[in-house]
Amino acid sequence: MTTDQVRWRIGVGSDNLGFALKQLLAQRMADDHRVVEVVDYGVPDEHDSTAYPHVGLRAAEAVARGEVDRAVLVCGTGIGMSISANKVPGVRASVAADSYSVQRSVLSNNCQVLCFGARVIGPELAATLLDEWLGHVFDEASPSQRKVAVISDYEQREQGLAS
Ligand SMILES: O=C[C@H](O)[C@H](O)COP(=O)(O)O
Repeated sequence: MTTDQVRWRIGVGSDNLGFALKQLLAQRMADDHRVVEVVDYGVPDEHDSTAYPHVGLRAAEAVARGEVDRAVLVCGTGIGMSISANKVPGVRASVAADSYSVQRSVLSNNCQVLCFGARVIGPELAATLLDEWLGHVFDEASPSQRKVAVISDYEQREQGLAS
């Protein structure tokens, strides 16, 4: 399957600071033929004070369970969402504000979660980076796979699933 043929199920989530950007990005994906489903993990409005870890963990768990393929998470800086999502075993999240980092988060690190800082990045740059991100697919046969596997193996050991 080429990257043109991939059809994504994407989770979105934010805290109150990231709400407006989350809504914009969700709308852009709803209009994107590469995205078959957008699942919103909150917050439902800009006045909802749910703290970012609750949303980030909920969305990352959905990725880990395979309910969605990837997730886009937004808070003030993207940092808190990234930290939270990375706590979920099997999930790799990155915060990014440039094209190269977005590309490498997938091609080097096989990240399934992209985080944006609504107080860091402009909405149209975030939308452009999102568009690029949807076109990147990790190559399981690439030399990067064995590096990512070190992280996965560590997680498995920590969970007592491997020796
Ligand atoms: O990483 C955290 C986010 O930027 C969040 O939106 C704001 O968190 P704070 O209220 O603790 O600064």
